[in-house]
Amino acid sequence: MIKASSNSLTARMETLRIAYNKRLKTDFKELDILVERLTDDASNTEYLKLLHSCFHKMAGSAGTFGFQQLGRKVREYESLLSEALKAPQPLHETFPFADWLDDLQTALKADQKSNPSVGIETRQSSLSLEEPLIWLVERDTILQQYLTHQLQSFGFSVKSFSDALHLADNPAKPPDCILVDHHGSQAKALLSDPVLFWQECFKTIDCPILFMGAEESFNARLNALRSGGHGYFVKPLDMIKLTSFLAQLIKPEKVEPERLLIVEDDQDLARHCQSYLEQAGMQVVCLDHPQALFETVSHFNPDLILMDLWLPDISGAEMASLLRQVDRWAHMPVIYLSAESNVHLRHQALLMGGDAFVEKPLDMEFLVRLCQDRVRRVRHLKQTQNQDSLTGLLKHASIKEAIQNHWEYVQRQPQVFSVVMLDIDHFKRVNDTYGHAVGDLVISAVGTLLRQRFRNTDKLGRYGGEEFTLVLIDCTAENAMSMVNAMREAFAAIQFTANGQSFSCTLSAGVVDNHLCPDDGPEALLERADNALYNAKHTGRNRTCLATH
Ligand SMILES: Nc1nc2c(ncn2[C@@H]2O[C@H](COP(=O)(O)OP(=O)(O)OP(=O)(O)O)[C@@H](O)[C@H]2O)c(=O)[nH]1
Repeated sequence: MIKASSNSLTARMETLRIAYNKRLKTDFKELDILVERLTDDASNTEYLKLLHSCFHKMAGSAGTFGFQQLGRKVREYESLLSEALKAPQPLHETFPFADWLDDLQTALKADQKSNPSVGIETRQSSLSLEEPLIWLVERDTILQQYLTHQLQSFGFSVKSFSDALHLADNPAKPPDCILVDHHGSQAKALLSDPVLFWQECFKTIDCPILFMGAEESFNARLNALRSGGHGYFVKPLDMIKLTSFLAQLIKPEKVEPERLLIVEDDQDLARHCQSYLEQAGMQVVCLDHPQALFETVSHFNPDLILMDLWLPDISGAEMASLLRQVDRWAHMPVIYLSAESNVHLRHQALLMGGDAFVEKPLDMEFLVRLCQDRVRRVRHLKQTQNQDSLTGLLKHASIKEAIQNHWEYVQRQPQVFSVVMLDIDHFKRVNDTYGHAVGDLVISAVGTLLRQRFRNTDKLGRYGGEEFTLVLIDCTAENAMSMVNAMREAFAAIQFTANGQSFSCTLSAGVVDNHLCPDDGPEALLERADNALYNAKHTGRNRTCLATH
């Protein structure tokens, strides 16, 4: 948890940058010596390995400290050298090492001139968040401190390790996630078989593991996966992407039961499937009148349809084809249940809009697993389509749909819910003063904070630009006001830094609940929350206003 003052943190970040700049000088001296030696003895493997290791270290850290051009160049040379060193024969190819060094120095000078430094940090806040704990394994101490600050700024608490071997001696609170450099240990075993090393290292650890590293190769990702990693992030780390990924990983979305529609005229078989699938936790509706297809799909909104291939008076393939003609069902997965052995008919059925066949008699365990897998994939696809890439929140159309859907739901199952409109104050000034990229960082920080502070069941969206909409389920306006106020204060406590200057931003919000205005439909509720936001703006900003009836 960060409890330092803003000034001391700013100073620490600056000290880290200066320290890194100094280290680059030493690294370049080392490179100079190596290149000189290689000029005399171009295929000396020891020197080449040392050069590779120097490049590797620089490629992993330069970009993080704002030396983007240097980072890109050194990564390019590192990967050439890495390929050459993998060859079983001694190196036949000779590289223009002296030219490489010149290029790196030119890139360094260009970076030093532009000196782009963008960061974000948090000053002391009286609010104590339930901060998820990240264990960070990074051998490079400067980088370790830098990443720690950045992660803390986004509301994570961090425990750092300089070698993965030290993880085992740690009896303290288990972490929510481990972020580890894939070269994060000096153990010899890591060099000989990295996958085995990491598998051993994490075999008693029960939390997600994210690897990071300078290599952007397929093999680096594959090794991370085989080592038990849930992801691989390339350095320099994109902190916005990383923190957003972490927030999602640690606080996964509540998994709603899979919704399956079975279209089958053999009622015994349909009921048998239904009870099997329901036992596996799915919601199942059976349909035996093909004419009710559209109505049932519209009402039940299934994730997937299991379709008998031969129904009275109509084929399953015709049903699939009819569905495909309606835009919103064009991509709904349809799996045929059939004992049809005629290959031509099976092909026809697939071409008419089915996705797969499951053979009758049905292997129920296989069917359950297939349905789970297909639904997971189709939901993931939907989620990425509905998600705003900068904040990870729902896009405009999806949050509007969420309000509509929830409003309809509470007409059937009465329950209170709140609608909130949020807007960053004087955001135009942020863009005008610090540039659009910094503006984007501020927007994405709102996204991360919202996702950290609200429940998984709440619907959180980016309404547009710097405006956000929340649908808080089972929450009165009074509760919504206090939650939004807490979030507003936490946001105001974030100290952003850009080009050596630091600044903070505030939010205004408008809140309404459906009990306050029982005759309002979803659009009207949204408009009321927006009017309340307008009030907040016009009575001084940095505040939350309740809608008036
Ligand atoms: N960086 C960035 N800026 C955006 C984005 N979308 C909208 N904006 C900018 O957000 C600013 C919104 O400005 P205004 O609507 O005038 O409001 P404001 O400056 O926040 O002032 P108040 O809302 O009255 O406090 C505009 O300058 C838009 O260009 C975005 O995705 N990224």
